[in-house]
Amino acid sequence: MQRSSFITKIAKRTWVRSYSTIYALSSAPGKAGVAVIRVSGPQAKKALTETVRGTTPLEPRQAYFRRIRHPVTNMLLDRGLVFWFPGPNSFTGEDSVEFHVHGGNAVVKSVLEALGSLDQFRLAEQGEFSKRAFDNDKLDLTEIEGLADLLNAETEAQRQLALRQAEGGLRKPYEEWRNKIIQCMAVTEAVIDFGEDEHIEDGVLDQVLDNVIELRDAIQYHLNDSRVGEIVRSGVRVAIVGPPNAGKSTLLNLLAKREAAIVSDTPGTTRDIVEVTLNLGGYPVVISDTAGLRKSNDNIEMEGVKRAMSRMDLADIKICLLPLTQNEIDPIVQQVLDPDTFVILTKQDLVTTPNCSNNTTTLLEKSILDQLQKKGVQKIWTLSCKTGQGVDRFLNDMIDVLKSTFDDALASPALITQARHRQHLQDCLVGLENYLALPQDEVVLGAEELRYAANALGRITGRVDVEDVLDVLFSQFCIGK
Ligand SMILES: Nc1nc2c(ncn2[C@@H]2O[C@H](COP(=O)(O)OP(=O)(O)OP(=O)(O)O)[C@@H](O)[C@H]2O)c(=O)[nH]1
Ligand SMILES: [K+]
Ligand SMILES: [Mg+2]
Repeated sequence: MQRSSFITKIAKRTWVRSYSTIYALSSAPGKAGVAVIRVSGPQAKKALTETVRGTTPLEPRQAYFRRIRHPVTNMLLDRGLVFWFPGPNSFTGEDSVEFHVHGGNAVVKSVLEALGSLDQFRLAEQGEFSKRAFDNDKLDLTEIEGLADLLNAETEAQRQLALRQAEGGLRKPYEEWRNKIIQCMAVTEAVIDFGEDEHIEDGVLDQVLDNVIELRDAIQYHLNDSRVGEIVRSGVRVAIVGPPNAGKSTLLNLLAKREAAIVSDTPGTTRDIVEVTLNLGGYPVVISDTAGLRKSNDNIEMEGVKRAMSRMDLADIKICLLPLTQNEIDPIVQQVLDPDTFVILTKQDLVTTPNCSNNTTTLLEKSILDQLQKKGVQKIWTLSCKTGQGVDRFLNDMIDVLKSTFDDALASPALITQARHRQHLQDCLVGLENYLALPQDEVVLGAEELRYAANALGRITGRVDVEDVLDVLFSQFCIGK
């Protein structure tokens, strides 16, 4: 790389932001006890000095109870709390102001209109506060994704996962790894530029090699996570399958506590997938009811069976329902049985007398159990959707399964939560592997591979500027001397 190009690049980094000042209602629209209106930008302070007369409350991060007036007409709009957050110690990193006013539509409207009357003030676009926080290095992309997930979190596990990410759970390791790669690049580029120079010690490239191996192992370990974060973020996918009339739709409705799917005594009732989202012990679970599995001459029914099969392939957990009233398992249903399948033997009410003890195994049940054993099935429950017997026990066991599968993994501070993270990490690994496959004296190609790896990580956090390598170069090798 030409040294003169360093200077051009540095010159390009001059601060060229002339942002307008933005404002918006930050709490949910509609009637509420309190509404929060946020202001951010270079003129933010004016939002206070122009609307709150007399003693202007400018002590940072303190709440002041004040009359809020229209800057032009001086009309009283509301009384509420006002806050001053001077940059860079604010959410966006810019000067910011908050108004906590009464949450009525007309009150909010009047304050927004008042702010709009100020010079260079405009209504914020969607996500613009977060965008500014990103531009000002307050948040990286993973933290912004974490914040968005936190707003969307429906269950306890999702909340914990999102909060950890919003607090930098992914940013920290990814930035650390990227910095390490940039260090390696800096050394490699120095060897390219000043290879003959006596100041470059022997063995620096061996050190790079060790670092790259260490990084590759760490990223491989991080990727080897059974997709726990992604599964919890988007919901554990459970597919209910089984022969027609097993009671699959009945079970789905029982779990959903509503008539989500059509139930009838006609085999082949369900054709399309019916999906219901539940909260099981803090975990989001997306349960799919599917068409009964059998061979049929009806094209529409066969399409349903095809859909059932592909939904089952996508599922994290597959539950096969078998009615205790049939002792033969159809070959097409046998195909789906494996050691990971959860099996529910249902319609228990039809094969045992109500006052009979739970432990009574009918001949029919015994014959089914023998067939399941041959398939290596380990998890079996018996229940009745009609009487509800055995349903709570099944649900509690499911929660235990979820907890034992996910609780430990969820305690990890850094979990991949989106396919996008995984893709870029895999790209990063490709760069590192390629580097390791090169002969050590191929420094130019080596530096290219490292740059590829660093950029892949940078795309996760949103930091892709290659100038970082120049910063390290300058600080380590005193080029400007
Ligand atoms: N006695 C009894 N009847 C049940 C039970 N579960 C379901 N049924 C009945 O069995 C019949 C079939 O139930 P569905 O839920 O439609 O069965 P399905 O597996 O969804 O059937 P397809 O969609 O046709 O594959 C209905 O008449 C239900 O009322 C149960 O536990 N006990
Ligand atoms: K049915
Ligand atoms: Mg059905």
